[in-house]
Amino acid sequence: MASLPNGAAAAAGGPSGAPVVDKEVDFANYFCTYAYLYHQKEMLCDRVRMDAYHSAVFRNAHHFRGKVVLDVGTGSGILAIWSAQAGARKVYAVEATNMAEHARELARANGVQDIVEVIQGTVEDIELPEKVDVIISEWMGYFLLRESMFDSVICARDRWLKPDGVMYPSHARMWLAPIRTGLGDKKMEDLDIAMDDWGQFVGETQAYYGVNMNALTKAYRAEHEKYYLKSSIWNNLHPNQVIGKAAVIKEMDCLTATVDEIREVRAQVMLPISLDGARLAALAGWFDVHFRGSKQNPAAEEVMLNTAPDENGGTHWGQQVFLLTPSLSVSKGDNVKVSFSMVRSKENHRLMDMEFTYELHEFSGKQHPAVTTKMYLE
Ligand SMILES: C[S@@+](CC[C@H](N)C(=O)[O-])C[C@H]1O[C@@H](n2cnc3c(N)ncnc32)[C@H](O)[C@@H]1O
Repeated sequence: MASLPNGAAAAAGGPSGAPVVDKEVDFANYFCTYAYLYHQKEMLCDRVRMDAYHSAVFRNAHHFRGKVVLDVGTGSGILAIWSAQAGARKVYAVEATNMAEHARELARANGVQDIVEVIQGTVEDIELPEKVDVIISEWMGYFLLRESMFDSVICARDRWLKPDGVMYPSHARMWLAPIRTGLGDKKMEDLDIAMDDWGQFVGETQAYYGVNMNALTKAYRAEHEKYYLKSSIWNNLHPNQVIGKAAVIKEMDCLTATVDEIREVRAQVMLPISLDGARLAALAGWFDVHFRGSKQNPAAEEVMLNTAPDENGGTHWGQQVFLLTPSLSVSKGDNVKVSFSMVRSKENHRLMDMEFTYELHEFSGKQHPAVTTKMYLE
């Protein structure tokens, strides 16, 4: 899962408050990039991702041998082909975009065309002739839930998974951690440059064309503050940028999770600081997913796909950096209390609006006033 173009895809007004998604707009904004091989290749080149799914399937081949598998969003077909190679009797590989044709070709070229049946369509709309033993999918977006593709996996599970079926991955968690970073200073500089440029534009427009554009300066600044300071920043952080203990803000069992449960995520955590004389400049968010099988049908070997900061490199998901303005001077023993909420953007249900309230509790007992800031995951 990778970049997602921004754009309107949802309008308010569906049952239970859920927005009605305009399928054509959603296709134009979301699915279209997945039809390109360059985009699939980005995911296929992510070694952490690939190794995790490969190990999960082949070290747990007993889940696949002789079984029926549904691959939700097969893309190039990689997970479907692995499922077949691990011994599946039948794999339904569902893909919304024309990438389905490439997946079909790849299955044929790898000699599994009699097992892998590629079906082009959205998993919400397609029909299968039978229930399945395993659902495999790589549905995770930035900070786990961006793209809202897990909704489609839940739909597939509720329609097609046998009662004793297994989900790949089976569990997921979202993490939040206090970090130090110079990214905020860089973004501040970029904002200043943009505003200087605007100032020059205002002057020139007045001088040459006799219209004073200054009435729009506030709106221009707000637009740019949102872009530079309030939009989360993709980054592969070094672990030494994490200056305290990370906390889990959401845990999901993929076998039982519901769309209602992920439409809105709320958490309150205390983040203990472990470094003296540090500047808490941002919070970082990431996720991990686990392949544990199910209670009735456990994995022979559990596998984890982790997107936490890693000194040996990272994943294409990286971490999301949420700048804190103002930043805070912190020391070992301090605690930062964070209240977090994340809801889907009203304009596009695949993007997220967030609110952070952070409050420094010094080791000495001194408590600083809470600061609330909105952030956007776009
Ligand atoms: C992150 S990619 C993963 C591709 C491939 N499974 C892999 O692991 O390399 C997700 C894929 O799911 C497809 N997809 C997303 N939502 C879907 C839906 N509701 N029905 C069918 N395909 C979907 C996208 O077009 C995209 O190709």
